[in-house]
Amino acid sequence: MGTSLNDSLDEDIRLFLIDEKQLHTYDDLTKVNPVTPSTVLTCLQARYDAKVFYTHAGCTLVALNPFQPIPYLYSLDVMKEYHCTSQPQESKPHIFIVAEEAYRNVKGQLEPVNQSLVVSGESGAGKTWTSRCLMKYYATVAASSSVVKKQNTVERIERRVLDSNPLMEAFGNACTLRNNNSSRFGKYIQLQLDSRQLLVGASVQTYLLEKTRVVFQPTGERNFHIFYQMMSGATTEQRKEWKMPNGQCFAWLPNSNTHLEEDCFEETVGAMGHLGINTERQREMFRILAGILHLGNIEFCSSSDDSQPCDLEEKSKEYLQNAAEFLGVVALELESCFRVRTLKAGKQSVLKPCSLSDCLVRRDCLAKVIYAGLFEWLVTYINNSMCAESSTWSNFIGVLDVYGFECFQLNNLEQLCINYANEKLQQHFVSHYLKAQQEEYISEGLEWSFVKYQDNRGCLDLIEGSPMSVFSLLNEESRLNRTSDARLFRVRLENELSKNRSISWDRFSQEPHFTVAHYAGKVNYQIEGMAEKNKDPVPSELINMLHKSKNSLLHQVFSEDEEQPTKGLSKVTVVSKFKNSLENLMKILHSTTPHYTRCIKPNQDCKPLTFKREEVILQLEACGIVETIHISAAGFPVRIPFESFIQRYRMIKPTLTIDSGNNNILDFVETIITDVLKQEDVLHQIRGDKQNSLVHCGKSKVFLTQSMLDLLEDRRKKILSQCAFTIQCCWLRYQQRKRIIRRQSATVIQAVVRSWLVRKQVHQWNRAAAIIQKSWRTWRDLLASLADRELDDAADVTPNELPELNLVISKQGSVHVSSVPEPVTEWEVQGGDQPVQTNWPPSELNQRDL
Ligand SMILES: Nc1ncnc2c1ncn2[C@@H]1O[C@H](COP(=O)(O)OP(=O)(O)OP(=O)(O)O)[C@@H](O)[C@H]1O
Repeated sequence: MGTSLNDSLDEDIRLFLIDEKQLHTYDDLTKVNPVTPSTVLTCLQARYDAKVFYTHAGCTLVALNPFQPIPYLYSLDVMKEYHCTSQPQESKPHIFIVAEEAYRNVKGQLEPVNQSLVVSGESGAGKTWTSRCLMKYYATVAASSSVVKKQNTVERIERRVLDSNPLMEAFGNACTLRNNNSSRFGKYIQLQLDSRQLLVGASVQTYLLEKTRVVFQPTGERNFHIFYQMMSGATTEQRKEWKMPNGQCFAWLPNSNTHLEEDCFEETVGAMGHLGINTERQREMFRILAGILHLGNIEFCSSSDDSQPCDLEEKSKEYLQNAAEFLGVVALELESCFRVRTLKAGKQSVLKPCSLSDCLVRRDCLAKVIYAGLFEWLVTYINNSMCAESSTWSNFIGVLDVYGFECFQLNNLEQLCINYANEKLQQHFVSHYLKAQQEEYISEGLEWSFVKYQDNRGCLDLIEGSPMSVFSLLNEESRLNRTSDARLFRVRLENELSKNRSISWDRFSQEPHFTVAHYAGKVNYQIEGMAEKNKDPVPSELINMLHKSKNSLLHQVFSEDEEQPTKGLSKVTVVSKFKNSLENLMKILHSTTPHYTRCIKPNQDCKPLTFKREEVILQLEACGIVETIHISAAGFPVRIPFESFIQRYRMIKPTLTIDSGNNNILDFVETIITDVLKQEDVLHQIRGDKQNSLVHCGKSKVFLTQSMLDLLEDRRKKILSQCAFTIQCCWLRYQQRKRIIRRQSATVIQAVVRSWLVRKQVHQWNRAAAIIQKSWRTWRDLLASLADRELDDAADVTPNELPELNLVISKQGSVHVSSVPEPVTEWEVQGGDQPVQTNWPPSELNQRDL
């Protein structure tokens, strides 16, 4: 996502720029700060979690699909509220704001008066839902002011406009893996308003019906709803008439046991009635559809002899009869159309048997051409029924519901056309968005232009440009009177288009293909079958047979075709036809005021209220929201209110004084910016006016480029780290001083304690010595007295009879002398210290000295 915006912003600056807790309150994605895919995504997620499904993105409305009914969001009262508010832009984002703004623009008659509401998004994102909401809004609002006299007409028209939806959905929608009610065509509906802005009519233009679905349904998907409606909703008589007994299997009706709410036959028949399709016409329509289903059950078996046509399988004969009956053609002719081809050689015709696969291709081709013809007839009918006379309406509001960007594993002509349409719309969108951005800058007094912004012109040149482009080469290839060779065509594409940087090839790939770098991502297109699809050939035998159909509707459908130059038509390729219709559409869009709504599918499983970031971001890219972010990034993506700017960056010039005057603030901002540029040594590179390319002071905000924000933040970080360094130094010094003082104090305390201990010790020793001396003297005196007594009494006393003295010195230094057997415990000293006990005289002393 090559963006210059810094997605990995520091936590700190992110917190400064965005208040994540308040993200769900941001009504406009362009107001998140800075505008990066990641912040935009976080904002959308926060809103979705808070059950807020609409958000502005500048001039675009982003609609998140809730995948569950939210009735209060679309009630009549809500419509009224948005219609009656004096400032719709100030109400909460809603699809009704878009509708109301467009309506007011028509009322205001400001050029361009006509409006286009472009609804886009991937399959299942909610485009059809949104288009229906818009139509309901106008059907209500445009009628609400209608005068009583006209009420009937207006009501009738509204009813028809609304009824056209279920009818077209029955024939043009199908259940796919991505959406149970997927539109298999694009449409542009014009709601016609008279001079009083009342809805007086409507017309619809359709694009690229996926007619292949009639004969081929991808695994797990279904055919168009109308077939299933017939199967499940028809009366017994109808089923009998269509030869559809209960339990009947049709090869082209897979998954017919799955019943959807879309299988509402009655509603479809009711809508036909309201639109004026009478019962006879309805009967013919259903017979044609039944005929198609019976065609699908026709099978052939290959012939052993190549010169002979393939045979019908036995069980298919009945289906062929039925199909012929319903389509109003002769069964034999139908069979021969499938099995034999007529080759024209000058005025002569040669019959050639078809191979088995050719028979099936012809069968499928007939079904497709009939269904496409019937759909086209239906659209024309609806138009005739709804369209007002050109003199009665003066303005219109168009609703465009187109396929979103597609990128599958295998992509072919259909995806190329769809993605080409999306490129065209993107180009239109970008030019419109740039204009809106430019206007916003101007309103803030910012003189800056997006001239340097690169749009998707290169990619469009590649696809549709002249003289050489994918389309022109494809048309050339399709017109050749031979089957296209995919490998040769790839070489031709490479030779002619390799200068364009939007195309590339994987030379190691087995399958011939080319890769286009679309604005929404790269897509690989397989070349095999592309030229054939572009030709879309219909064997002339089939058309001739249909011209003669007894089914008057089918006859009408193909005779209308006859009125056009059929020969020329067959030469008009799919891409040429599509390009033409798209160019017409673009002309209309360019002449109107566009309003964009981007529908987003928050998860692929259609689960209610589940937001998958990785899936949403891909869609934001595909629908151009990321592109708008890139455009913003090409301008001034960071917008900071003056007060916040001052608060955050004041430290760069702390000596500056600010008062509330605006000029003073501007001077302040300028001084800071110049200082930063000077300090960062970039001022010499950015002189004079160029400084304005980095920053601009609006009326209330400072507009910055990402690089200027980075410079400011770098400077701020440097200042902060300088401050941190100073603080660290002071702290270290303080710590060191404290340590020294502590050490000195400890030394003093230690000295005092030590001297006290020594003094205490000496004192104890002195006391002990005195006691010992005293005891010694007592003992000596005792001995002396004993000796005297011995001498006196001449008694026979042995030294062993001398009394034994017990000497105890406690750890505290107290000494006690006693004669044994006096108990020692008496001498234990308080505090629990064990007294040191010894006998006196010591044994050695006893032996040596006594
Ligand atoms: N605003 C909404 N509120 C409730 N449900 C919605 C809303 N928008 C869409 N849905 C649901 O999502 C489903 C798919 O929407 P929708 O058919 O409009 O998609 P889509 O974009 O038209 O798809 P596709 O391109 O396949 O036609 C709807 O059937 C509906 O159930």
